[in-house]
Amino acid sequence: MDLSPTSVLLCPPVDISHGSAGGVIFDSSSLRQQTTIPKAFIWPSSDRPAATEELDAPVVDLSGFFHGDEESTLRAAKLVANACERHGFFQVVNHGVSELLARDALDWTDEFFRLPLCDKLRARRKPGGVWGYSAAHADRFSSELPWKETLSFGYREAAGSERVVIDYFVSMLGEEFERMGLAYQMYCEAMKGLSLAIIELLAISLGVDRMTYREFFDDSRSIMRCNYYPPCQEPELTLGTGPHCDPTALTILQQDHVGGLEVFSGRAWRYVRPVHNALVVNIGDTFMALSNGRYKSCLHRAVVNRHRERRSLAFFVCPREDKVIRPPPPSPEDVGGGPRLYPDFTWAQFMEFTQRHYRADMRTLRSFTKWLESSSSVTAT
Ligand SMILES: C=C1C[C@]23C[C@H]1CC[C@H]2[C@]1(C)CCC[C@@](C)(C(=O)O)[C@H]1[C@@H]3C(=O)O
Ligand SMILES: O=C(O)CCC(=O)C(=O)O
Ligand SMILES: [Fe+2]
Repeated sequence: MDLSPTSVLLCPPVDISHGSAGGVIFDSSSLRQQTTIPKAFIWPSSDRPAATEELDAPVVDLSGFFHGDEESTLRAAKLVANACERHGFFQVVNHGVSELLARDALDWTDEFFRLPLCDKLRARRKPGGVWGYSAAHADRFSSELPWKETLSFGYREAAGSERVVIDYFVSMLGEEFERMGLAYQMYCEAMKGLSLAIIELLAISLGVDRMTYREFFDDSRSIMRCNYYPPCQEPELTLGTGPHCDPTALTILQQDHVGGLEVFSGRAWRYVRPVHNALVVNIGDTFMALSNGRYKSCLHRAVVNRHRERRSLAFFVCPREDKVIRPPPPSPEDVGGGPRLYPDFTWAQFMEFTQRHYRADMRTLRSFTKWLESSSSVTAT
């Protein structure tokens, strides 16, 4: 698994003075040598870790659904409906993603984040884009920095994109990273297949035709994000990922055994215990809009700890950029019920909002709605 020594170039000295957070660049190997954490990483006391209760969320067995067992499918759909109406979060087992493929993807995450900072910076996220390497988003934000490093890249199935992930790694980091790219290419292909199955189950749980959303997402675009959370000398003062709802439609997250994911439900933060071979699934803002608010976009965050690094792989499912997000034509049960809660929008508009105008948090969709209305009123005058 380890990259050949020649692949890890001897790095020229890295100029780390260009962070927007007053020159702080999150070089975890040096920051963790300090006894205290930089001020930019300290979050308001109201946001600091305090979860003492475990989240009550179902672990849904998908084997019956995959085998076409109607009774088992309806049982799974009921569990999903109840969870998504409450907090938008559940886990799945017997999901069909090979354990070896999943573990491989996590192991390659270690290989990437262990690279010297200068190698990782060769894949540095470009301003306004979401792809690339980011160290605590210190180039985007100047306070409440998350204690994490991330690597994000795109996945799509369109013709001619069979190597889209492999080509990204090779173009960003060099030929010696082809194997890493292949591991993630295969992982994304498996995640895409699982996402369509889960979307079909969501339709069944909403009482609409099972192909309704599946067709909408058949040509979906996805964002793959590798999260690396180093150990932190003051974990009680910071967060690995701040409180937020994913603006995307659906997230399938693989987490390692360390724990740190928390969901806000029943007026409290609740920790999510890692379940062996399970994958976390959470509803995002875009699917909440598609269900006209019936399914909740999951409010969640990640905390860090003093002694162990933590990794998670988030596969964010998004509609093709130009598709209009609006609830499907009313079914007998009328998916979300009541008046439209959100205006029509495209993922391209929402994505641009989160990357250029607004730091995604727990109010992103509401803020986006206001931004859309204000920008359309400006163009209308
Ligand atoms: C569309 C996206 C923006 C973020 C990555 C995807 C889905 C989740 C979003 C994010 C993780 C929510 C918390 C804040 C954020 C800035 C982060 O911590 O990474 C968000 C991502 C982003 O804007 O890069
Ligand atoms: O690492 C985790 O458990 C959560 C990460 C997350 O919510 C995200 O990347 O959107
Ligand atoms: Fe998230």
